[in-house]
Amino acid sequence: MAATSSLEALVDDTERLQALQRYGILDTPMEPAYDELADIAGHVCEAPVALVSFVDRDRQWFKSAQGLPNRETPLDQSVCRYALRQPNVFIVPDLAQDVRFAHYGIVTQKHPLRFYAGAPLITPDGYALGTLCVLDHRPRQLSPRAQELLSALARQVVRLLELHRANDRQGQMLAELDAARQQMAVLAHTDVLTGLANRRSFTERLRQEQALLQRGNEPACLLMMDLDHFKRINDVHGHHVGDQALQLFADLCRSVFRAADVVGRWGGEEFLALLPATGVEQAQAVAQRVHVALAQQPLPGIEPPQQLSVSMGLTLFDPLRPLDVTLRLLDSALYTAKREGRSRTVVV
Ligand SMILES: Nc1nc2c(ncn2[C@@H]2O[C@H](COP(=O)(O)OP(=O)(O)OP(=O)(O)O)[C@@H](O)[C@H]2O)c(=O)[nH]1
Repeated sequence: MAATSSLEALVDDTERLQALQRYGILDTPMEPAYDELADIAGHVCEAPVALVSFVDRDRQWFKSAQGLPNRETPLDQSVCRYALRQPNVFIVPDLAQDVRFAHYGIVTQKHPLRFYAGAPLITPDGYALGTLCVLDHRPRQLSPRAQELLSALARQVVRLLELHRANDRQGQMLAELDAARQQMAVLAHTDVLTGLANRRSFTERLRQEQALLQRGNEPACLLMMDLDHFKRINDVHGHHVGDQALQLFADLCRSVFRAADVVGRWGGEEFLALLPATGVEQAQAVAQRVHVALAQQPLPGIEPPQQLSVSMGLTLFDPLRPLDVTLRLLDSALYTAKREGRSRTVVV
């Protein structure tokens, strides 16, 4: 698993390539931090060409290329791939004299490169990803001290890679955390079964509307809605059918009410709707639309077909009246609607 031990092994170095992919460095733009390290390597080794090179599946790609115009070369033109085989600096004093490299483009070109020294970039888990290497136009050697420094700079390149990866991970984690926080905020305000506003967020909205009405907003209406004989649905068809009926009613509300209206599940089979900028007559018309829509919508999967019905209490939202008094008033109107035969709206 660790650094490749033979050149042949490079032919199938899946794990090393996977490690390289994990750093997400290939084909990224040039960055000053890498350029600076390559530049220092060139100076320390007194070489005109210095590269931060990664050995990919079929090419070597340069994160930094000082003194060389290209950003990549084919793998069969790579000296660096040989440098991956050893922990120390790989040195070729004269490329032209080495049968492995004498035919390479960089050696046969007009202004040839002759000398190579490359320190492998070895990750903490032992994968050699590429090299920090220097090249020169004349055959030569590299002093032991310069070799040490080239290796030290290669370790700095790996630390930079690690740092960038940690930053990316942190960014990813922050994004995930943010998404989770948003989801939590939605959940905190939503009734899980119906997707409507829950009691807490509906109460917040009521208080907001109360404040707006006190500042002179157009009158608003409140509707309290309670499904009729709901216990019977649960008892006869099962709790899951009862749940489906609640969802059906919520869907119906979403299509009947306007976007500016807010419908909330107050608890059990009881719902509240706030209709901003709506007079009593308009609100009665909306309530009527709910009655009609329910009558036209049989509960799915029930034989014989059966419709839901709902009883409602309706009132103009008086901002000067305490909220609990308004709710008690609505409750009593609803009770009257139930007593008078259900499936109707009573205005107070
Ligand atoms: N399936 C299901 N049932 C619920 C849920 N919340 C409350 N209920 C049931 O709703 C029923 C309400 O019954 P009641 O308060 O007697 O009212 P009702 O049968 O609708 O009778 P009326 O309101 O007088 O027409 C109870 O059986 C509750 O268990 C829920 O989330 N899912």
